[in-house]
Amino acid sequence: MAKSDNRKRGEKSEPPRWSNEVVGIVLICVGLLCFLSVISFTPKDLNDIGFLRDFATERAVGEERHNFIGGVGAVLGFIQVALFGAAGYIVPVALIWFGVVKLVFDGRLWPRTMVGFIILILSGAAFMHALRGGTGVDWSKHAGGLTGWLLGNHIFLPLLNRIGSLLLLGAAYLVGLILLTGQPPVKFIKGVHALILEAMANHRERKEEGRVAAEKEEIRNNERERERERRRKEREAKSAAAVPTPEPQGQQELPLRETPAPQIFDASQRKIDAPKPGDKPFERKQKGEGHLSLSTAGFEDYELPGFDLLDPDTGEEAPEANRDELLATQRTIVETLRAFGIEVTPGDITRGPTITRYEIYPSTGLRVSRIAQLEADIARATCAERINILAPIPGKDTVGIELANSQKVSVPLRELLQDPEFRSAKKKIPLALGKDVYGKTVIGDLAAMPHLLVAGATGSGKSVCINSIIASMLFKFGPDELRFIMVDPKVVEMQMYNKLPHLVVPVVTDPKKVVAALKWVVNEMEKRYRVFAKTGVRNFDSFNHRVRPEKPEVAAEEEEAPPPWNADEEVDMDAIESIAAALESGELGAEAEEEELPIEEEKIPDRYPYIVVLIDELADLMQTAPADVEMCIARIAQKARAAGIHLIIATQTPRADVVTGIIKANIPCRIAFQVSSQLDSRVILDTKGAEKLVGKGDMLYLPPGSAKLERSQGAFVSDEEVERLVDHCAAQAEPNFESDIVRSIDSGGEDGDDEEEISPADEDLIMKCIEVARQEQKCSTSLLQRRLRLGYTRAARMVDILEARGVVGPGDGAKPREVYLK
Ligand SMILES: Nc1ncnc2c1ncn2[C@@H]1O[C@H](COP(=O)(O)OP(=O)(O)OP(=O)(O)O)[C@@H](O)[C@H]1O
Repeated sequence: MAKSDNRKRGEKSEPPRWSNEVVGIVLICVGLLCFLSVISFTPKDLNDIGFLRDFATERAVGEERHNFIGGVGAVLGFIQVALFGAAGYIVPVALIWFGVVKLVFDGRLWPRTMVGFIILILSGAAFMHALRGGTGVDWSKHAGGLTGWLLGNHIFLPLLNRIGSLLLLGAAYLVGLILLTGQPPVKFIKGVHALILEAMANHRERKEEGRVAAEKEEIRNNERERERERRRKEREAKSAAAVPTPEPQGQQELPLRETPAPQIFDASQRKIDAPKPGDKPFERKQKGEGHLSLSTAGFEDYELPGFDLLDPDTGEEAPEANRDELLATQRTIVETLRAFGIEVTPGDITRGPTITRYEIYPSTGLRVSRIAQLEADIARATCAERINILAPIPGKDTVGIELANSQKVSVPLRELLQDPEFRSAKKKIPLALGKDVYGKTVIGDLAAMPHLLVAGATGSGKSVCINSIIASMLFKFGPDELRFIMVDPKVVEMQMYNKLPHLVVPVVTDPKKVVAALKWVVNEMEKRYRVFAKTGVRNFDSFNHRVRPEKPEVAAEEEEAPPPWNADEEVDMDAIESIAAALESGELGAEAEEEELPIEEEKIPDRYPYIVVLIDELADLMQTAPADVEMCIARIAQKARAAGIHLIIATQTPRADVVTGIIKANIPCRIAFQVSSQLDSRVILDTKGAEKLVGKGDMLYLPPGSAKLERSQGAFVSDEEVERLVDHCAAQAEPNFESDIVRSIDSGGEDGDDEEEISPADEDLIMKCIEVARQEQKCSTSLLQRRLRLGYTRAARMVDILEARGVVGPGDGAKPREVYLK
């Protein structure tokens, strides 16, 4: 019923799938029969077929029938050849193609295909006739058959002659081919060509893989053979040692050892004895010691702190390493790697305070990166909390697998301070940083660094590290030898240091005042350089150790001189006053270029103390005044080393907008504590690794002038120890804050007038000046006068503003100023 309804509406129902398949199979089968018939057709076979005997050619007596399909094949072949000649091959090929279309594709034979087939076969037959020539029907297999004769002889040749017919029929043949296959012949040929090439390439690749696998197998076999041989010789050597046998004559053959026998080191144990009561890491230089007497005069009785201020060793030894446990973990590592087809030989095991390093020797020809790729699998097999793979360990031929210890051992600051390296005179400002995995103390030298960046996530051990660094300095230097400027926008971290006599100004907590403090440091640096130039010395050390000219009258003055730091500052009072005034008016350092600085009038101090600027939490400052802070830090970092000024910057926000490229480029020495991502690690160290640290003092230290990261456990100093230390220092001297500097910094913090005074017209001019400075890469009042046709006063003011904004450097006599903007 439904069927008849459909027909009524003229809708064609889809042929069922099975009918397509049946038709497809039948067509392919008939096509194959026709194909075999035509390819094996010979007129000789027609001798057996009565009604076609006229077309037969002679056959030798007893000659077998040729056609693959027998008599029927002979008839089928004859029909195709007689009708279409050489184009008769097209019939079976087209039938097979139609069958495939029915069976595999959508099952419909498009009119286009049928038209293509007809054009193809007719043009093919006529073409062959035109090619062979002749006026009668040529029944041979290589001609055009009856169709070719009809079309060629009666239509094409009379109309177009031979060449015209061949051209037109050839074109028609190609068109028929396109319609039949739906593919342009060139594309079709290209596709077939590409397929053949791909098949050949695959074949070659398979052959190559087979060869490489065979080579690898051979290498593995050789290695196994060598390993067996080594073990056999070791066994022999052992049994020879156990049962004494007469020594053979001549030289004895030693067992071949490719890798040294593995050893276990326990570097977590403390080896240093408790100090004697009253012992100190450093003794104060004797008072009245030659030319240093002036600056030590006020602190003659200042005593450096002793070990007593630090917690005594509780006697609690770190638990001894469990050999069996370590060996079992090593076996697990080796077996896990072996399960993944990586052959390794076990090496040394070193147990450090926080981590244990298992070394392995990779077999010859093994890419070490393959071991690194199995990090997650080794972590799973060893049930490790965190794992780090050093492939290879820098400077060694082994790969290191570092696993966190279940029981961590802290490294007390006292232990590091007792180390001879800390007391060594080679380190000018020794910093007790920690202890590496081999138990070696890590002692830095701030004078060599000369600036340090400490970064890590919150709770990773940064503050403890900063405390140990400060403590290290307090143990060596009195307030006359080293001064601190502490910047603590978080307010809580550094409050305990407010009593320290070493402070130049109270701990700066207001981010707005930090820029003024940093500018003061820049000025102090510039002032020191001018004094060095005047005294003919090159740096801080040679200045403090220079041979003083004998000046009896000065010596007489010294008798009545106030305490040394004050004396120094009194000497600098003019400069400080100018800084204070400059800070108030927002023109810090502006006078330097235009006026020849009155160095003659500036009294040269006997010696300068080191200045260490500590910034705890750079991120807060970078939020307040990023350009100013960045520029000041860059200026200090670039030039301050020789002036005895050093920077230590800490941050818990290791982002690229906090630790900027400029800051990083100027602070090559870094300490990274645990961070949350590889990205953070790259910001601090320019490489990954810090994300694999285990926290609580586990750190990576990048020493100055080295690309080799040192993993170590940071020194631990408790808040109580720091408090005792600060109390000791504070009890001997009052903090002697320089009121002028404090005032100048305070005014710098509230200062914003300079910006208010600048009108929009001025702002345009400033932009032009910046452009000139950027193009010329130098800046001076006369240059701006010339290039922008300004009067002297206006040009000088512009230079001041550019300096205040950190675009150009301070003035240096008649020389043009340096341009920081590249
Ligand atoms: N070197 C160390 N040895 C042993 N334990 C440590 C060490 N450093 C830090 N710790 C432990 O980690 C805790 C956190 O350390 P710390 O306060 O220094 O972290 P932080 O990075 O400064 O964090 P925040 O930025 O929040 O102040 C400490 O209380 C201490 O218990």
